[in-house]
Amino acid sequence: MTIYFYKVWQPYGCFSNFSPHGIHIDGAYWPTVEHYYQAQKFVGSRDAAIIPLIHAAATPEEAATLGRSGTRQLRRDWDLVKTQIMREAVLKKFLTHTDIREVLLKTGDEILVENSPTDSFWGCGANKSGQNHLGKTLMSVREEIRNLLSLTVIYE
Ligand SMILES: Nc1c(N[C@@H]2O[C@H](COP(=O)(O)O)[C@@H](O)[C@H]2O)[nH]c(=O)[nH]c1=O
Repeated sequence: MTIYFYKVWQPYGCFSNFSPHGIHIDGAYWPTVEHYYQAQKFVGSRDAAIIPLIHAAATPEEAATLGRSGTRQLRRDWDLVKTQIMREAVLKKFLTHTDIREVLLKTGDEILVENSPTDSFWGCGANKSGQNHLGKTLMSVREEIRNLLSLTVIYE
């Protein structure tokens, strides 16, 4: 059965990038994956001064609003690197937090879908036929963690 998730307070809310599970990555601590992801949009761009403001945002919603401001210049390679950046952050999140790692592993081989009504790149969009890259990222991270754990069992 397909598992749909979206808002933090809904079922499987820990799969949302807005969930309160911080990550240490690139030498800094980020309160949510969303903070990190939104900040990466501006690395090396003319508007890189926004990065510390996104880092300090009180909520992931605020970080997303800052990162989505249409007037700032995104890094030129953003569309090429964004899925890899997201994967690294989501992998770090589930390697760091054992409680939600168990939730992810317990989904077995179910299909995971970010049920966003507005985003047909990371989610499935309003008509459910979007690309669902966040769901695909979570399934790929689930597979990687399962493989890492099986190696640990063999070599322990
Ligand atoms: N979960 C969730 C959202 N979805 C998240 O938004 C991010 C995409 O942002 P952008 O690339 O700027 O369009 C990505 O992390 C996606 O999972 N958006 C929201 O406004 N609220 C939410 O609760």
